[in-house]
Amino acid sequence: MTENLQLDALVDACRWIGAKGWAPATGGNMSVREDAHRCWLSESGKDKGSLTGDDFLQVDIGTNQAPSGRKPSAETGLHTLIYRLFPEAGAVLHVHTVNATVLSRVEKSAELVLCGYEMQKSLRGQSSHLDGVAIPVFDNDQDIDALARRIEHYATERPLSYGFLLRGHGLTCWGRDVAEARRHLEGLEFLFECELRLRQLEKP
Ligand SMILES: CSC[C@@H](O)[C@@H](O)C(=O)COP(=O)(O)O
Ligand SMILES: [Zn+2]
Repeated sequence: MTENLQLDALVDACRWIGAKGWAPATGGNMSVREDAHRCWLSESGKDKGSLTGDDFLQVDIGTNQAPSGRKPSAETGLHTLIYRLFPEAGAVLHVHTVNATVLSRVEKSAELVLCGYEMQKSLRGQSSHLDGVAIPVFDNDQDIDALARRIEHYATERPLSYGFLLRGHGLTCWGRDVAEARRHLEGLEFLFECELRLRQLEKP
């Protein structure tokens, strides 16, 4: 494997995600972009909290194929979609946090709107708690190609920034590099926990 500092940063991020309990069992998957045509994606079925560089497979962004013949993530098609839609995206993190899993079921509409939180400013380009940040919530699907098509369609009609929720499943988020993807993950996770607690307290 060629030297890839972002892959080293991604391995660190996976350990951090594992320590947080955000990728229980074999849940979650993570990737970094290599260039316009290739990315490095976690191998399917592994414990994502204890990955090494050897557990990442080179994947063609256009075809989802891994030249190694090993099996990349079951959700490869969502990572490659993000790299195709957003040329500036350099890293993608998918986690199964309790807050993302529960809140995505509590929120019945197609978007979760976060508003009133200072921590919205952890998201690139956000400068005020007074703005609304819409995070789409897509119904989960075992057919990843069909799910990717729904997400792609959404992106033609609405701005898609930072990440999306998969209902009852988890969060997929991204950034220009691993550091930014980590910040978006930590920020969104904090905001989801606040929103969930607020909804519980405000329940009539
Ligand atoms: C308990 S793992 C559930 C999987 O189907 C999936 O959602 C996931 O996040 C991990 O799949 P993987 O193929 O290991 O990348
Ligand atoms: Zn998943």
